Amino acid sequence: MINPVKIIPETWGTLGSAVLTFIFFWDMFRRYCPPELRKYLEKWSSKLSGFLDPYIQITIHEYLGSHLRPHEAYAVVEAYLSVNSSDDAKRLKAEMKRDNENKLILSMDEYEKTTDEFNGVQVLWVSGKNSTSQQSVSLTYFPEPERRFYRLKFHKRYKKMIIESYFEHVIEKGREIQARNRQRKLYTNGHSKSYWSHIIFEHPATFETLAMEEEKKEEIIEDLLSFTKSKDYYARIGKAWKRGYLLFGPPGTGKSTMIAAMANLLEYDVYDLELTSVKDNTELRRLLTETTAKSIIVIEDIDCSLDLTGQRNKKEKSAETETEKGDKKTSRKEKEESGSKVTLSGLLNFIDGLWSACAGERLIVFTTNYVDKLDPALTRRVVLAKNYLEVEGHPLFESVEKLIEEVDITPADAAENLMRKSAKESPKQCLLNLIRALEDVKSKHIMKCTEVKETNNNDMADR
Ligand SMILES: Nc1ncnc2c1ncn2[C@@H]1O[C@H](COP(=O)(O)OP(=O)(O)OP(=O)(O)O)[C@@H](O)[C@H]1O
Ligand SMILES: [Mg+2]
Repeated sequence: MINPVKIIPETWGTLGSAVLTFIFFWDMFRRYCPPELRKYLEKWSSKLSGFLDPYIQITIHEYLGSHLRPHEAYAVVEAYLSVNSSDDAKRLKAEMKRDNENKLILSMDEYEKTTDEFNGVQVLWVSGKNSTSQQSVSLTYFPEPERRFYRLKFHKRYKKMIIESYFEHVIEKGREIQARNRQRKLYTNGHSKSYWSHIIFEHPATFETLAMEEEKKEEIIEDLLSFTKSKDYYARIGKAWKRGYLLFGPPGTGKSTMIAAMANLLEYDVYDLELTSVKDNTELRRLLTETTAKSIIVIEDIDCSLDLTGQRNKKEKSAETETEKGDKKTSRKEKEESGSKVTLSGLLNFIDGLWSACAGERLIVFTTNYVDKLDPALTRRVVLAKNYLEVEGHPLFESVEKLIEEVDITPADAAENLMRKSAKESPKQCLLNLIRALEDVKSKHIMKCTEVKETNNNDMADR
């Protein structure tokens, strides 16, 4: 049996002086040894400490670099831990976020720690702050803010999993929590403004309070929810993550109320795009690119805002001829953009092209009182093909028209299938996509009819 070593007072003294001597010589060595040797030794000492301490630490700072640029990752982690740490950590702090003045958000206080579990692996989160250096001489009277940080500690065995999967999970959940905590906004470009201004969006409408056919309501809710969950699906098929709706009906039938209910259901911001305030195509492009992800872009009364009859092109053409006569130097681009308003095909092309470049999900909702007025542009699907694909006549139009007679497909769904996934995709390919979608709807409809028939037959037989 090994006898435990007794540390008697004399041993303490010897040990103490040995440690001091070691520190002294180590310090001397660090100061005066050649840099190459020092680098070499430091490399080995860090390898040794890595061997002795199998834990990895990753720090997420509140600010990036020496600039006081807030680090987005810090805010995301803070949001994630505000939900995932509250049961564990004892000291929490409550803050009122600027974009949500009605709610206190809880997060871990400084120097608090909490554990989290992911795929059966435990990790430790620690919060801390770097106090500002006392010695630093400031030429201004503005004290440097304290730099807070979160530090994640985990066993090196899980490094790959943590970096590849856990961070993704933290960011996704953190963003969801941020979205829930933030107050939603209603943006508008009305009153001839060339920029978005916003107010807090607080509309009481929900799908529960909306009076409409229960079945239709369920269908819309399901469609919206499945849209929000289909990020991977849209990425896989190479389409921008977006969805279009056309709401039509007489005044006061709840179109605007439904948009509010949609925004409340999905917790999205709303951009009320007033097309009559948009000066030209360039401004439209800018306004659309400024919209954020998780938003609904609303274009109300589309029949009043746009010339949907196709006359616009003719008008533009004659204007162009006039201009050409007057001033041959005017470039084509200038002429194109000199149009004071936008055409439907221009708008749809913008949306298609721009959204492919904009990350995140967006819904676009058009409303109108007179669906008949939209006939040439939105409800006759082949015209949609003209708008989207810039083709006038195509051998496939006949098949499309025949299928459309047989099945019930919304213009928005037709448009969705007609949109080019990339500039390389040919009109033929897009039309084939639409035909495939129509055939899908048709076979589903046939299956449903057969099921109903069978149920009826069974009922009859029972009787
Ligand atoms: N289906 C509905 N369910 C619940 N409330 C409704 C419905 N339709 C209308 N309302 C109520 O009627 C009012 C007007 O509705 P809303 O503004 O949504 O109509 P709208 O279709 O957008 O009309 P407009 O074409 O004039 O813009 C709202 O206050 C709303 O609460
Ligand atoms: Mg309305």
